[in-house]
Amino acid sequence: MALIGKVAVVTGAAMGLGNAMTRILLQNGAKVVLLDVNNTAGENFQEALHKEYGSEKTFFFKCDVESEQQIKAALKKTTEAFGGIDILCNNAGILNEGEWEKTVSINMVALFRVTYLALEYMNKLNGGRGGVIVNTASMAGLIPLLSCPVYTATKHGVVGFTRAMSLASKASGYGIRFNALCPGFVQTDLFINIPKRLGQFSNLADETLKLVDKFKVLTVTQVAESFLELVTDETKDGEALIVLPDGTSYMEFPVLC
Ligand SMILES: NC(=O)C1=CN([C@@H]2O[C@H](COP(=O)(O)OP(=O)(O)OC[C@H]3O[C@@H](n4cnc5c(N)ncnc54)[C@H](O)[C@@H]3O)[C@@H](O)[C@H]2O)C=CC1
Ligand SMILES: CCCCC/C=C\C=C\C(=O)C/C=C\C/C=C\CCCC(=O)O
Repeated sequence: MALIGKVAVVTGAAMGLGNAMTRILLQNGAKVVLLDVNNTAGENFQEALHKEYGSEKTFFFKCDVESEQQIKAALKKTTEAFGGIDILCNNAGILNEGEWEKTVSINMVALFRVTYLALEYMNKLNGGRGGVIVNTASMAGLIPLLSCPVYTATKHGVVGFTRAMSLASKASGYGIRFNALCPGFVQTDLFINIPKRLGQFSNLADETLKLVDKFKVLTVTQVAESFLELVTDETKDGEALIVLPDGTSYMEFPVLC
């Protein structure tokens, strides 16, 4: 799928992985709508992008993905400004085992809601153009991360939702591919600030650090390059792409029926 002229929406776009996804989409010719709850970081990033790519290619909306009203308003304005939505990147996420209900709310409930609201514009059955939805899961969506049970559960939920939506889309004719991105540890604020967010599992910080030593840490640019494959390769649908510093691979799931 060529990205020239395509319209992408990225949640959690101001920082970290979302920032790198936004950049790689722009570099490949897409227009990008940035959604983020952090107004200062979002406005600063938009200003930088306007200087680099011109003011026609991006705009930023302050949007908390937990707010149905704010998502609806952002998607409506996106469609009014750019004429439709071709690519949705559900990337906003947190890791906070102390505030575990909020972790479930942002990583899973909000991701489901943003997807359903975006389908109203993207689904070919609703007059949309079809396209692709990439959900940022994690290696923790495939293998348990011992110090983060709730985070692990949310990311397993994202992988399951993505795969089921892919099947629903194919069976119903939405014209939308669904893929999950599953990176290991990535050098972002989320990763750096973890030790104080393990809550009752803070005794397992050292065990977690051993995993970090074993798996090593990715840059956001490495992950964005793999993300681009899920967006552009039309053969990828219902996939979970594992991204680690020594390479990428597609998860092989059991086939029972
Ligand atoms: N950093 C890592 O090691 C890994 C991160 N991930 C996932 O990647 C995604 C992005 O994480 P990072 O870039 O690492 O984190 P980050 O903390 O650097 O960036 C997350 C962005 O999401 C925004 N955000 C948070 N809550 C939001 C909300 N309610 N509404 C809208 N925006 C919100 C933040 O303001 C921030 O700009 C998350 O889903 C995370 O679980 C997956 C695997 C590894
Ligand atoms: C063997 C299972 C590994 C599965 C998980 C691998 C990576 C997952 C990364 C994330 O999704 C979230 C990022 C960080 C995880 C949490 C802890 C890192 C601890 C860092 C520290 O204590 O300094």
